[in-house]
Amino acid sequence: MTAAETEPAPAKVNLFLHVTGRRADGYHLLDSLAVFGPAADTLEAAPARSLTLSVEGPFGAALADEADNLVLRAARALAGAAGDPPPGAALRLVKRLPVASGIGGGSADAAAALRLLDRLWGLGSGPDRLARLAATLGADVPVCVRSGPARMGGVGGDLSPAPALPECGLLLANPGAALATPAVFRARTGAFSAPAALPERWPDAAAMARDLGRLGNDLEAPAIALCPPVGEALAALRALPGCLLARMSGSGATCFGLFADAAAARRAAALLPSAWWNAAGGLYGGGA
Ligand SMILES: C[C@@](CO)(OP(=O)(O)O)[C@H](O)COP(=O)(O)OP(=O)(O)OC[C@H]1O[C@@H](n2ccc(N)nc2=O)[C@H](O)[C@@H]1O
Ligand SMILES: Nc1ncnc2c1ncn2[C@@H]1O[C@H](COP(=O)(O)OP(=O)(O)O)[C@@H](O)[C@H]1O
Repeated sequence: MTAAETEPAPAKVNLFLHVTGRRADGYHLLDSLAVFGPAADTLEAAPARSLTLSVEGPFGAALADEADNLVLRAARALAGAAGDPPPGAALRLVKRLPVASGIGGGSADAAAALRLLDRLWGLGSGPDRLARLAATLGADVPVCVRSGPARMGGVGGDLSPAPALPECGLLLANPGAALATPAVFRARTGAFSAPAALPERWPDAAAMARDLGRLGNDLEAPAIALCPPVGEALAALRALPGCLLARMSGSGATCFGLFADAAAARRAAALLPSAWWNAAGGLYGGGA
């Protein structure tokens, strides 16, 4: 039997997120800079006749009642286009990213399933076809298929190059609260933001933090209103030595601190309340 193949599903972090409009179908238009790291789920796949999924890991139990795991939705979407009878796989997800937490864990898992099964089944779909399939699974899935720094436009799936990123460190902190993305978008009020102007490159993390500091996450205020611990996580991150910028990612509740390098982020992580989930390190798939 062929050995199981493994694929990482790294966390997505929105370094800024502007809500620039709203479509007639209720989806919001976004301008965001997404990066990946410093924590990941892992997906494993071995050849099998049918599609099965087992979920383990520290946040596996949070998905026990999930009727339709995004991994299986992604696998079915890819298998449907792969021929008759559709190919199978025995999938195993190690869930390390908190669920419904603004770092796109489910989207990252779906994207990892597309990459992994495309390989396992020898489909050779190519990036454009995978991106089209990804967009049918969720607004965040296309950027997660790439799992590298990217500017997100449209409802999330219009991807363009990110500025060249300097060495930097990220510390993610989640105060233990799940936030449903639709509720946070619904709670947003006020005018829409303009798209951001970004340079072609940032020479260092301090320059990046200065520019990002002039931007924001338009979902932060509504998330704090729905879930006050988000405000506590931001205050705690801001107070850490070496923290250049603290902001919420996506629709929350996970917040991130930006640091000069991975070591500074790891040192700061030790000072956070031990009851919170945290992860520290460098960027995945990008940055000097
Ligand atoms: C907010 C973001 C920013 O990266 O991140 P997360 O908080 O999920 O990590 C994403 O846009 C989330 O993407 P994703 O979680 O894939 O969203 P979907 O499943 O497509 O949509 C869930 C719901 O969120 C709202 N939604 C999502 C995306 C968007 N551009 N406008 C929206 O209004 C809609 O209410 C939609 O029904
Ligand atoms: N593999 C998965 N991991 C996480 N959530 C999943 C998964 N499959 C389905 N879901 C559903 O998707 C919802 C959003 O999850 P997630 O992607 O973690 O949120 P966010 O994008 O806010 O970080 C969850 O509440 C859960 O019901």
